[in-house]
Amino acid sequence: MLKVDQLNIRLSGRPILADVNLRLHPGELVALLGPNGAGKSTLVRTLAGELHAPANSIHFADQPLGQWRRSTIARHRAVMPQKVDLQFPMTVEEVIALGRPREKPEQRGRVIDALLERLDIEHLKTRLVPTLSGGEQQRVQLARVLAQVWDQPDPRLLLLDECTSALDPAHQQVVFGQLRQLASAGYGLLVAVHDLNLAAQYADRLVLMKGGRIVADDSPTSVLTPDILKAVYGLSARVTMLPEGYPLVIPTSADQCP
Ligand SMILES: Nc1ncnc2c1ncn2[C@@H]1O[C@H](COP(=O)(O)OP(=O)(O)OP(=O)(O)O)[C@@H](O)[C@H]1O
Repeated sequence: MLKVDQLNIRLSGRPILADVNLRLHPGELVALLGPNGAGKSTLVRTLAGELHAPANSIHFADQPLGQWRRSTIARHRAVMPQKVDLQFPMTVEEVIALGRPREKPEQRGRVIDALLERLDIEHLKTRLVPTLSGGEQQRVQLARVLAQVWDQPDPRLLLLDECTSALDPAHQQVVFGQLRQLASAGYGLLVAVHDLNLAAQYADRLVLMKGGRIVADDSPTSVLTPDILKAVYGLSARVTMLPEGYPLVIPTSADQCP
């Protein structure tokens, strides 16, 4: 569904992404990991079409990304940026409706209600978004992003940049459980996240970045090893295999200068 070949991006004259190669298949949930400044958001923004990529370095559904019409790709690819700061006095349902601007109100209402329930924000439906807590707002923004591709034809790609960073542990589980269900329904998901254990629990594959490069791309068990964590994050950690079948990372200390 998504193919990235030898992607290089420079910003303000600095190389930010170097030789990035990536594949994402329908039905896969891939977590994008790496220390602050590794290049995760830059990669997400490039795949979102926000930053210009060299021709033919990115293909979506076998077509060069630059050749997709904006209005067409909007039904197949939705993006949640790292920072969304909505200050307009709009209600939760109005914000989610932004994801489906050209739909009959009745059908749109059904989609909104389904997403309100799945993200546990039904009780917030008529509240003004700027008055919500950080974690409540994050779930509303995720609902808006999901609304864009909900009930649309395949392929469907979600690019989510730290969509659970403000959530309490229970809501992190709720959201990742929903993302897992979307993967089972055939969506491809690339999710930038800092929480190694959430990634280990829910992702099929972990793509680990450092210094603008992909340094590991494999199963959670293969990527989350003490040696790799030390080399990439400067993090000392114990890693235990859980009976559930995925690793648990227990950080013990960090180098001052990784
Ligand atoms: N417009 C820009 N001009 C110059 N450098 C930039 C620009 N945008 C980002 N960078 C740099 O590119 C590097 C990668 O940034 P990016 O936001 O992609 O990292 P990240 O992995 O998402 O980090 P974090 O985990 O902190 O969100 C950083 O060193 C950042 O300072």
